[in-house]
Amino acid sequence: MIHDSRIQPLRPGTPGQGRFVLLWVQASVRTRDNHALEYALRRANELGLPVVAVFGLTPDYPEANARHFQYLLEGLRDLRANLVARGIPLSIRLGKPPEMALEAAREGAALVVTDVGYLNIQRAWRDWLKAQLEVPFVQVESEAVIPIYTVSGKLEYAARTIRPKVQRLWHDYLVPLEEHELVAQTDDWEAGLEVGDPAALVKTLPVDQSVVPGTETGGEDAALERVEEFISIDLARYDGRRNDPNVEGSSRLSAYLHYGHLSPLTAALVAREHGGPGADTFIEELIVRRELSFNLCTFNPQYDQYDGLPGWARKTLEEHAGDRREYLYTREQFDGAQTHDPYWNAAQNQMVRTGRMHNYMRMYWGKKILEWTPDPRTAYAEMVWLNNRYEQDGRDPNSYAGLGWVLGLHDRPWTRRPIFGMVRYMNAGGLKRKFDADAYAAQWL
Ligand SMILES: Cc1cc2nc3c(=O)[nH]c(=O)nc-3n(C[C@H](O)[C@H](O)[C@H](O)COP(=O)(O)OP(=O)(O)OC[C@H]3O[C@@H](n4cnc5c(N)ncnc54)[C@H](O)[C@@H]3O)c2cc1C
Repeated sequence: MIHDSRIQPLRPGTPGQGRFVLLWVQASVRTRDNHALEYALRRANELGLPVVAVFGLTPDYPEANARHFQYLLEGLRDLRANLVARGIPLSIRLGKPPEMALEAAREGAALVVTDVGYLNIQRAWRDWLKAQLEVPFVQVESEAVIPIYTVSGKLEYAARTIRPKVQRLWHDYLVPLEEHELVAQTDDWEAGLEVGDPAALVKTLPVDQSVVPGTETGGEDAALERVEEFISIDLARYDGRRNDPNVEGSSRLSAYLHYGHLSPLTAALVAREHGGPGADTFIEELIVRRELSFNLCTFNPQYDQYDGLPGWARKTLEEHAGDRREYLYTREQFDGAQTHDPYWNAAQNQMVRTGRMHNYMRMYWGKKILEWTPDPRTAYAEMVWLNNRYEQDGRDPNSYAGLGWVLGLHDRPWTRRPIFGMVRYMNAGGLKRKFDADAYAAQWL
């Protein structure tokens, strides 16, 4: 079942005389638990039309490099195979996504259906296409477990303010999505880019090649395998082990979620069915934390800027901008993991080499950047640059919520200290109390 609250006509109207229903894929690059796909199938069956899909691949996507493109292409390879298995051809076209969607729609769409991403650029793409199209255009929410406006109509201050709103609703939305079988099919659809060998293809694209692909493989198939592995092996130990960077006890699903290779609904349903220790904590992270990040990107247009941080945090940080810093590092020194701190360098190396820094180390890593840059505005810029360049899950709503948290977002004032003002402080002693920080540093020398 698709809740009505997931469905939003951007350009209302009755479908025209087209040859197909067009699914414009942007955020949900998968076939399992994809509400936009199932909605397109339902409408196509009502109209007696086939569904065709289009994806616009833009080499100049902000901050994206070879690491990100290879993962994206691995997702498109799986998407094409999994869509074809359901009778839907996918056209992958090099160009600006909304322009590619418009071009595809003009080839005979009766109706255009799309999914929902929360970044400003994704919203701008949908707005642009809405203004150009002459046929009905519908967006269907599938990245949030509960549609963002259903949870809250305003900017939320913290996990504690959004949690009760989410928990009140999640049982209504944690429901399996029924798959529709397509009645009419077509193969009259230009395939576009061949993506069978993502590693080879990425080398030919005009993209920043200076960051090599990470160690994890992208795509819906790998995502579903990882869900199964996590739920059957790690979930029961999640509570005790997820904060220990030496054992990697967290789900490692964030990049699959970021690229839309995995629906949070799939992961939450499997975890709930499995139950036991860990399930509640995992579902809390997966739903409450992500919904909070999406809420930020929906209601704060400056979510990716220093000026978008809460006023109290900027005020207290700026009051302490002139405080003496014992260490100051340049971007090049951060980038090369050349600080005096072995724990920080280890975290940076882990991120650069693999594409994933452990959650617990992300907090420490960010707090130290604040301490070792001349002022909080510079700290914010350096964090965003490094995070989005190397993290496989970077450039996500969670990135901006996480990086903002380092500087007070979604947190409360604490005791005043130099440099941090009333923003929460963290030091290496805290790491050592939680886990064997020296073993971690040795691992990522
Ligand atoms: C400085 C900093 C930078 C961060 N940058 C990113 C980023 O670029 N991309 C990113 O996805 N997350 C980011 N986070 C949030 C968090 O660190 C990661 O989501 C988490 O480490 C992903 O690992 P996992 O999938 O194993 O998480 P798990 O612990 O297994 O959690 C399951 C899922 O819940 C969600 N989740 C967990 N923790 C958070 C959180 N604090 N905020 C929002 N959602 C959460 C994620 O979708 C995650 O995949 C950042 C946090 C900090 C403090």
